Amino acid sequence: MDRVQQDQPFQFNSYTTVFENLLKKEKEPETTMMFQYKKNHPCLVDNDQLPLIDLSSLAGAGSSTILEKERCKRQIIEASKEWGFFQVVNHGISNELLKKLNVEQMKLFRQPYDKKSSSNSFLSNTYRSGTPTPRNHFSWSEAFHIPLSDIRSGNPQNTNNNNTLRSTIDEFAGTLSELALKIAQVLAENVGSDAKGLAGYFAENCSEETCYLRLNRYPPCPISSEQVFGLMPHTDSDFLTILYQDQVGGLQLLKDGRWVTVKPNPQYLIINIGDLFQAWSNDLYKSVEHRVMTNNKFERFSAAYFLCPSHDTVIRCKGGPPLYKKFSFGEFREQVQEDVRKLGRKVGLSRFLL
Ligand SMILES: O=C(O)CCC(=O)C(=O)O
Ligand SMILES: [Fe+2]
Repeated sequence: MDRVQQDQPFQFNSYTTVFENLLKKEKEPETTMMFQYKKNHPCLVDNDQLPLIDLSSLAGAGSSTILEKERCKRQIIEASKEWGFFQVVNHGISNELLKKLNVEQMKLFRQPYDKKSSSNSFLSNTYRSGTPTPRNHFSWSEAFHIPLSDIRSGNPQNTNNNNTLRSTIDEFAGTLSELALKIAQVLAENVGSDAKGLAGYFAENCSEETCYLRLNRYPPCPISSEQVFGLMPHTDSDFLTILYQDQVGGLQLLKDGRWVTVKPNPQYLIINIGDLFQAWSNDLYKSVEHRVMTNNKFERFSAAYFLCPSHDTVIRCKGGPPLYKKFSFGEFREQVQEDVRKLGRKVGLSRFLL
């Protein structure tokens, strides 16, 4: 999630401008740095091993046995330790809703730039394009980064033009927030704290005011995928993320020093561990780097839900001698932003190691 750039809006008025900017930057050292980065992890594998977990027993379906539920929890825990990423089916979101979301997302992004960037609906000020870093790396993508509270409580006066979109993403985000809390609870219980207290921790600290939904579009990209990413490699600065991607593909994650392609299946959701859960679990669960590759033929859409706490929420390591000093989410965000400003990249959790 940490497209920290969102704090400093960047004005591209079309992808032609983006393209021209990229060509101008081509000889700058930062671009060379990006090539280096790619060379450092050259082995790309298509992997069918990424765990796929059936969540029907967790959804509390009456017919599931305790044994099935325990098995499902175990799979979630193992995948979070081993991969930091997993796919899920029977997640509680119907195929109809996913298709509707896709259609609404297309309509939204296909509006003219001026309309997208100056939307006066519940989406106002949520549009980002080019997502540049201070050193002018940028991602070949555009996004709406929307606080949940804006979707859910949307001022009725402002929602007139976008009612179907709003109700669709409201339903989507509502189901995902329940799912995110369930997964967080499973992961947290395993670290050894009492279940009741934990339910309170996530529900109290992660609210509609603090969680986000991001709608992404990756336009077809005329520049070689060696030169620009759809989304730069990053880890997410939240507890966990739930992602829906369409059939185009392009998402890759880093596993044992190799980039692994996540094969798209529009019926699955993808869940990944964020930095906060890695610190909270004292490195038991892994927040792994991921990125999106560009595609020269097809546009791609995805939607991500970020389980984030309020800025004053304190993250303390659980289970064993702590690896990290305790920090608030606000301190973490500030550190990330400072690093991006000064170094051109997120340093992340290692800043808080003891
Ligand atoms: O679009 C994707 O597949 C990934 C999006 C992502 O990683 C993010 O928004 O943080
Ligand atoms: Fe991400």
